[in-house]
Amino acid sequence: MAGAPGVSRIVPHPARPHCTAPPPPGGAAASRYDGAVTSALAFLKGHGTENDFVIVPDPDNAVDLPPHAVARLCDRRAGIGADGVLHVVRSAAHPEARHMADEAEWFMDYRNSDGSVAEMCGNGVRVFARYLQYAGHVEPGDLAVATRGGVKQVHLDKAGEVTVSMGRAVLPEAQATVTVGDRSWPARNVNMGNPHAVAFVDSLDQAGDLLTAPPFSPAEVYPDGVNVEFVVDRGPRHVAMRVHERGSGETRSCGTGACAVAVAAIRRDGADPAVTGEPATYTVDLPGGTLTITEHPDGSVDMTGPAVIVASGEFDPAWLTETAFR
Ligand SMILES: N[C@@H](CCC[C@H](N)C(=O)O)C(=O)O
Repeated sequence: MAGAPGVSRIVPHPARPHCTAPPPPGGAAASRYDGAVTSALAFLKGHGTENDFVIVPDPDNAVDLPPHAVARLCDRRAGIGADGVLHVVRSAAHPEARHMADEAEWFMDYRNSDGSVAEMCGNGVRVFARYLQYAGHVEPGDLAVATRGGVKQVHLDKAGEVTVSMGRAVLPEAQATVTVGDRSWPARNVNMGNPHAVAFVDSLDQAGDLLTAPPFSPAEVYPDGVNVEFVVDRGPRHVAMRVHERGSGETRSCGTGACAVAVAAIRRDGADPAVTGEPATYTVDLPGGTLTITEHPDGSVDMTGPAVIVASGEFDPAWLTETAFR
């Protein structure tokens, strides 16, 4: 953040009956989504199949989020704790999203927990859409969300499931080998807007502790790093996976990863919808829940799963200026 002054320009979330955060100095009436100004910076916490996020509502793009501040917010001991940050900005107010403003009012400025920027976050888009509904910006139904990976169409259903049209998977020719300990596997290269290496293994235990990124070679295949998925079969069109995410480590779910895994499994199983003319739907189990992935004959991929807002509150201004943004 550009020092403490940025904090005073944040539009906070509304005072909700279950929100225990103290009212901002301007009084409760100032703490509303409708654009009132407060000296406190609001946040929410949400997750999609336990891929969790700190949500920072910032419609006017008044908050600068340097990598070390993101890392501090995501720190599970010294911060709020999360796999990443969803910075919620109006597309028209963000230089990377202005060109999408006619199609999508809101831009998901996603950051990994180490502060790095990623093109796309599948679980993040679902949680982002759920937040927009929670904040009263949208009703259940269809909406568009701008991301670094382009505009994504999202459907919020009333039961809590969210479907995202993730676009087409790209399957580059270049492949890599992923290694854990003394075992190596060929990994399918699938790009869902962000890069994935999908390895089919015999047991998810073979992924090891995933405390560090599994090495892959040749390194040139993924010059910007990669998310690595380990996959086993659970039944017909049903797989389970673990993931080591670029910039976040092992997470309990990865939406783009689940899409990459489903597409790799569809190709492996000879069920490519472009060839069969039939959509292919796969169930993907992750440590944090289950996602349903459908690839259509035109190559587009849909992902459906839950998205939950867990809490809302306000950062302590002193912590923000003295610790998070120091
Ligand atoms: N958890 C996300 C993916 C987040 C980005 C990824 N770590 C990257 O750097 O590409 C998802 O649900 O897709």
